[in-house]
Amino acid sequence: MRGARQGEMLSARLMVERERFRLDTHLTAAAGEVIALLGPNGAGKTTALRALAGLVRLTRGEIVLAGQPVHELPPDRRSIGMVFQDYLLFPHMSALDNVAFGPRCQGIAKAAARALAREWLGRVGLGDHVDARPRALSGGQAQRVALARALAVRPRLLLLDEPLAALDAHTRLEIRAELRRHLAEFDGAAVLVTHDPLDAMVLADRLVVVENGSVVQQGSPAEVARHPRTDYVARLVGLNLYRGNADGHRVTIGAPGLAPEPGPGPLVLSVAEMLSGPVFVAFPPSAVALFRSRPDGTPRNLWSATISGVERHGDQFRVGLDGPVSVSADVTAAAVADLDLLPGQRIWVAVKATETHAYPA
Ligand SMILES: Nc1ncnc2c1ncn2[C@@H]1O[C@H](COP(=O)(O)OP(=O)(O)OP(=O)(O)O)[C@@H](O)[C@H]1O
Repeated sequence: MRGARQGEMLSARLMVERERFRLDTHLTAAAGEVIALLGPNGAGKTTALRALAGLVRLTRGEIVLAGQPVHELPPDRRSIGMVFQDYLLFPHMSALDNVAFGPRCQGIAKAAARALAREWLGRVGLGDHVDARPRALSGGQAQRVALARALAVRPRLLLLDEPLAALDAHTRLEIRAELRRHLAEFDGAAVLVTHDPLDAMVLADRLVVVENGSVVQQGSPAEVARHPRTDYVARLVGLNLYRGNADGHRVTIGAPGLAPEPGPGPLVLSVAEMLSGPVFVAFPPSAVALFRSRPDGTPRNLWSATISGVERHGDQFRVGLDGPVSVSADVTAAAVADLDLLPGQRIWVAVKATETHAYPA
C-alpha cells in the first residue's frame, strides 16, 4: 500500500438534494491516495462522483482541488480524469486520437499531443493498437484506452466509476492488477466507486462507506474489515484476504497485509493460479470447511486453528478462527451444532485451491 499522506489534494463537502434523496458527505484525499466509495444501491456513490466531476450540481458545499476551489468550474476545467462505465470512448476516433483529445484541449500542439498519447497507450500495453477504433477493441483494451485517456491530461483527481464491472472474470483480474500498478504511479488523488469488495480492497488505500447519502464508516481496508460498523460493511468485508509470496501454485502467506490479525505464520496455500512474487490471496468465508478431526486424503489446503468466536450472520453463522492466519468461515446452524463449535476449541480448517483467488500484488 502506498499510504504516505503528502498533503491534502482533495477536500470536498458535497451536498446534493433531490426529491427523495439527500447526499451530504465530506470527502478528503491526499496526493497519491486512492479512496474507494462503497455502499448499497442508491446510497449516493455515483452522485458523489458526478458532483466531483461537475456533472451534477451541488446544492451546497465546495470542492477544493490542489488548493483551488473548483465547484463553480465546468468539468473540463477541473483537472479531473474520468473513467466512467458510460463515459465512452469517441467511436469515430482511433485509440490514439481518443487519448490525444484531452492534451489537445489543454492547448498542447497536435504532434506533441499525439506523441504523449502514444506514450500513454504504450504504458497501458496498447502500443500496437494506436490506430484501432474503439469497436475493434476488446472490453479490456477499451478500458485501458479509457484509463490512458484519463491519465494523459495529468489530472489532479482521477474518478473511476465501476471501472472493471463490464469485464469478464479473467480480464477483470488482469485489468485490476494493471490498474493497481497505474494507481500506484499516479500522484494525484483517486476516487473509485465499486460494488466489488475485492476491487476496493486491492485498489484502495482507504474505504469510505456511504449509506443513505452519508459516510457511515471509513478507514484502511484492514481497519474497516476488523471493525465493521454496519451490516452492509460486515457483509462487504466478509472476505478472507492475505498478502503472500507466490512460487508457482504455492503461496506463502507471511506479511500480515490485509489479514484481520497477523498470526504466527507462515502458511503455505495451494492456489489455482500460477504466479510468482508478491500476491494477494482471497477466498470467501463460504469456501472454508471445518472438521472436528483431520480429514484424510483431502486435496485441500488444511491447517489447524482455534475458534475465536461464533456470531450469527444472516441465516448462517460466521466462525472466527485463529491459527497461522486469521480466517472467517460461514457455516449453517446445523454445522454449529454438529461440530460443537465453541470459542477456544481446536478445529481443522480446509479451503480448496479452486475456491481461492490469487492476484499479483
Ligand atoms: N438524475 C437523478 N434525478 C433524481 N434522482 C436521482 C438521479 N440520479 C440518482 N437519483 C437518486 O439518487 C439516489 C442516489 O443514487 P446514486 O446513483 O448516486 O446511488 P449509488 O450509490 O451510485 O447507487 P448504485 O450503486 O445503484 O449505482 C438514489 O435514490 C437515486 O434514485
